[in-house]
Amino acid sequence: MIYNKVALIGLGLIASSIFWSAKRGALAGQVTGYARSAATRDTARRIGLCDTICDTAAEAVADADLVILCVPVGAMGAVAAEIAPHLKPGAVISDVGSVKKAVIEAVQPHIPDGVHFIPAHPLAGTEHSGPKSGFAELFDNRWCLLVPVEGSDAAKVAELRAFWEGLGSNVEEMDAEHHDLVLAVTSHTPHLIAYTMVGVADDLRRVTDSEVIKYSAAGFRDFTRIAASDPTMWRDVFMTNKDATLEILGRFTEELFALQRAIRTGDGDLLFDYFTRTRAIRRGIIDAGQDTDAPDFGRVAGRK
Ligand SMILES: NC(=O)c1ccc[n+]([C@@H]2O[C@H](COP(=O)([O-])OP(=O)(O)OC[C@H]3O[C@@H](n4cnc5c(N)ncnc54)[C@H](O)[C@@H]3O)[C@@H](O)[C@H]2O)c1
Ligand SMILES: O=C(O)C(=O)C[C@]1(C(=O)O)C=C[C@@H](O)C=C1
Repeated sequence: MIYNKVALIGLGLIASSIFWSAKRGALAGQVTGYARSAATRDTARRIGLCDTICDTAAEAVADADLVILCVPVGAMGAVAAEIAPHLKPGAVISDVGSVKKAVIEAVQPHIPDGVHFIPAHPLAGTEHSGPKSGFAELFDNRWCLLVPVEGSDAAKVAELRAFWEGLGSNVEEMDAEHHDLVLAVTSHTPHLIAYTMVGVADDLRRVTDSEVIKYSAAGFRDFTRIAASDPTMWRDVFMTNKDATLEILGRFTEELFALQRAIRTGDGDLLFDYFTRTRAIRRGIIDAGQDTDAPDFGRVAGRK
């Protein structure tokens, strides 16, 4: 056991997966949970999610050694303000938000003296959401990035690392700005591209009489899975990781125009070389023994 009491605020995919995985690894003596809506709390109680589901966030975090904020990025600040007066001295407060700089800016001002704020981000998820969508294996062999803030207590960071390792993750530390750039490349922009492609297909459906959906091939189906992800979560990601996603989208658009030009001018060699390079990247990821969507930190960092 790593923590006596863990409190999960926001009971969706990530919180429910943390609970089932923490149970599996016997990482916490007790896990409490709180969700804003009574319907979610009722569902959680019915399916046995958490040892205790509380009707207020204050009750859930009372005496907790670790509090994890599992709400959409845009809600982190308000939730932190609500629970701050009820945190016990020495407790760790963490989060699982997909963006780090904005979450730190929103949460840190509310952290009382003597409480340790250690942001985190598990690089694992699905297109499903809500309390019934979680499962114990979600974090197995996936990265979890810890983003300690200035002056973070090393012993508390080590404890949180052990917790995520207990959940099955491989843990790395990273600073917030770099995190947001890396994730803009590996997760945020790809989601925006998937949303766009499915939107284009939906527009086309009207002129192709449903054939786009009926005959959708594997590539498009992969896009539709990603584009089925939670609208609130992804709206908040783009509203809060603006600079990095706009930077990567700019590069994406440049490359897209180059490929478009190659198609128009019949430059098959350019297309062949490009696709050969991208195939090697995919193979590199597989050979490294990581899951297919694990980011390549070095490449992004070194890119001019
Ligand atoms: N889904 C993924 O693939 C994934 C992966 C890694 C990290 N994350 C991050 O984890 C967090 C939770 O994502 P999820 O997939 O578990 O979402 P989810 O939609 O499954 O669950 C979110 C929970 O937060 C609650 N909530 C929403 N708005 C709230 C508010 N204003 N105040 C209080 N509670 C509120 C919802 O009722 C729900 O219980 C997000 O910050 C997201 O960026 C998601
Ligand atoms: O596999 C998926 O469905 C996901 O989108 C998971 C995914 C990702 O892009 O890899 C999405 C958002 C996160 O913050 C972390 C992981």
